Amino acid sequence: MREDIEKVIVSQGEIQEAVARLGKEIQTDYVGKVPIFICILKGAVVFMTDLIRAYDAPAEIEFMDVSSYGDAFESSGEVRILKDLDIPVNGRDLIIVEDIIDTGRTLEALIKLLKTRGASSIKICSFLDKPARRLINVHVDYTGVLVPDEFLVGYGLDYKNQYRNLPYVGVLKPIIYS
Ligand SMILES: O=P(O)(O)OC[C@H]1O[C@H](OP(=O)(O)OP(=O)(O)O)[C@H](O)[C@@H]1O
Ligand code: HPA
Ligand SMILES: [Mg+2]
Repeated sequence: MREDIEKVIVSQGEIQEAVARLGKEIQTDYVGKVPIFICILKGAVVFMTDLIRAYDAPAEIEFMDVSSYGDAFESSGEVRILKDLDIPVNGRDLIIVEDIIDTGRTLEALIKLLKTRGASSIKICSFLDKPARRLINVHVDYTGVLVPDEFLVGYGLDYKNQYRNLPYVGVLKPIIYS
């Protein structure tokens, strides 16, 4: 474990289990369809690459960058679209792939936008869910792991754009950000 990490919240083994379960669950729900997995950059990229390989059926992948946080701990309340989808999604089945749902602001904005583009269905798959921080009640269809109200890093989650490459999810030592 890296010296900046105080404790591990989701281990590599638990990640593998959760991803395998989610892949199978989603696969069962999309038989005969070709869903588009939409990865929300950058946080979801690590989970996305594991999830799409745990989904053993035809699918497409797309990327979007929607940011509400910047380099700080707290949500700014604004959601900016930094990179849009490359293709039209009218009539398509979409699965939004997130690393974590916190306040729910990012997702709320995204769902609103994708609905206006005529998707035939929109579901949410988030690796982590931090319900204690929720400000907006968004329905999460597929959840990996429920996590406590702590600032987490690893498996895609960052502090000042670092730590995304940790293969587990952990809590930073307070000395790092104080
Ligand atoms: O539920 P919310 O309060 O909206 O927070 C969750 C969002 O915040 C983080 O992204 P961030 O905007 O920090 O960008 P990043 O993925 O590039 O780190 C995270 O990856 C989610 O997308
Ligand atoms: O706990 C978190 N860590 C990193 N980024 C985040 N974005 C929302 N919650 C978090
Ligand atoms: Mg972030």
